[in-house]
Amino acid sequence: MTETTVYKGLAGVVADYTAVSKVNPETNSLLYQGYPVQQLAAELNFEAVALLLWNGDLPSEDELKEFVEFERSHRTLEPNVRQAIDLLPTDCHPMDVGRTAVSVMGANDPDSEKSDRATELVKAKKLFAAFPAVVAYDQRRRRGQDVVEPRDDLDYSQNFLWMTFGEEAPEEVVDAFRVSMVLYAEHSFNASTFTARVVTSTLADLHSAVTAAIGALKGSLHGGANEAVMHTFEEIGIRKEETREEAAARSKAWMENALAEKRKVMGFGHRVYKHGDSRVPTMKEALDAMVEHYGRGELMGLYDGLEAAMDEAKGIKPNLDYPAGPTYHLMGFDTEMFTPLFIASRITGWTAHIMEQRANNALIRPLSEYNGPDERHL
Ligand SMILES: CC(=O)SCCNC(=O)CCNC(=O)[C@H](O)C(C)(C)COP(=O)(O)OP(=O)(O)OC[C@H]1O[C@@H](n2cnc3c(N)ncnc32)[C@H](O)[C@@H]1OP(=O)(O)O
Ligand SMILES: O=C([O-])CC(=O)C(=O)O
Repeated sequence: MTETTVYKGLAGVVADYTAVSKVNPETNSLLYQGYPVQQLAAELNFEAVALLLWNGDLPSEDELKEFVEFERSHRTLEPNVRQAIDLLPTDCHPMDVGRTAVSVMGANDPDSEKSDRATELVKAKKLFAAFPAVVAYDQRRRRGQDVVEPRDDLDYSQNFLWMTFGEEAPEEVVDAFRVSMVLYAEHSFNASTFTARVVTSTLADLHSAVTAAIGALKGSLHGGANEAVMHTFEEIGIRKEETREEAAARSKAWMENALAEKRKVMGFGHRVYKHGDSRVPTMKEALDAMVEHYGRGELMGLYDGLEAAMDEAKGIKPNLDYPAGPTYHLMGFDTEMFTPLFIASRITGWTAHIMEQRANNALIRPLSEYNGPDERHL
């Protein structure tokens, strides 16, 4: 009998072609439609990056202007989306809120069952425009604060922070937020994107695919890691009065202990990158800017200590969630809101993949190797 090869976790399996992005662990690079993500993060606003991911090319000035107008006029939540959120407990996980909101938006969409590219692009743009309001609304209701309506004189990132915190964010903060959105937008066949493609492959609608992708993103081995990073910092203890060196010594000791106990420490490691995540240096720069802005050097002590101890013990490097977690913390988001921020960004990549899958579809249905009991009878 020939032995079947089982690719546990589909590790190393190439499941399809994609033109949306290229993750290259050899050169430690990430290209969105051919463009290095670092260049995009340095030069472009998130609105332009979204158009690049969807359309395959950078937008012209007119295309960008038209989309910016569309985005600014679709930022408000439909009444029954707000009502659905209001029905959910304030102590449920915010990812449950995001998942429910997208599901209601799908049910509201009169074109829900239409899947031609032009209609799906409009659905993607509407989700992109409205999802920040879900995060902002949920963050504020958890704090017992009134809703802050969007402002159409602000760009995507400025308005996101405005709706969440009710004040205009300083330029440095807006910029760090924009960079995080660009970096989180797309990463080939990660678990949530693959989930979206599996759902699309059955010919189900775009909102079903995005709702399922949100479910896949929630777990701490994937998007949930940015929240988990902050829980690690909280477990070690954030002490504002500490020096960076003192904090680093404490977190190093914590990591040595965690690894001795064979704990998995979220924010480290990656299925594809084995020598460091291509996005980390750019996100770390944004984090450094926030640390300087808020004068919170001791937080970087915790950061440095964990990173050094993990590297020394296992040679495992941080992934994007590691610098993103403390960045969102410094901006003032509650820890549980971090992964919904990832949704807001990844809606772009997911929907680009949904349209790509739709354009050249084959039902995704792998095989399994049976290892249950031999045939038996009642
Ligand atoms: C944006 C993103 O979604 S990036 C990913 C975010 N996820 C996390 O940060 C979760 C923590 N990291 C992990 O669990 C893993 O590194 C994964 C799931 C991301 C990728 O892992 P895989 O390719 O499946 O490798 P796997 O989990 O088998 O790890 C290989 C080895 O490295 C170890 N390892 C990997 N990551 C970690 C970690 N974060 N902490 C401790 N050990 C780790 C494993 O224990 C394993 O060791 P062993 O061979 O001695 O058993
Ligand atoms: O690619 C992955 O497996 C996870 C990841 O980094 C992402 O989705 O951004």
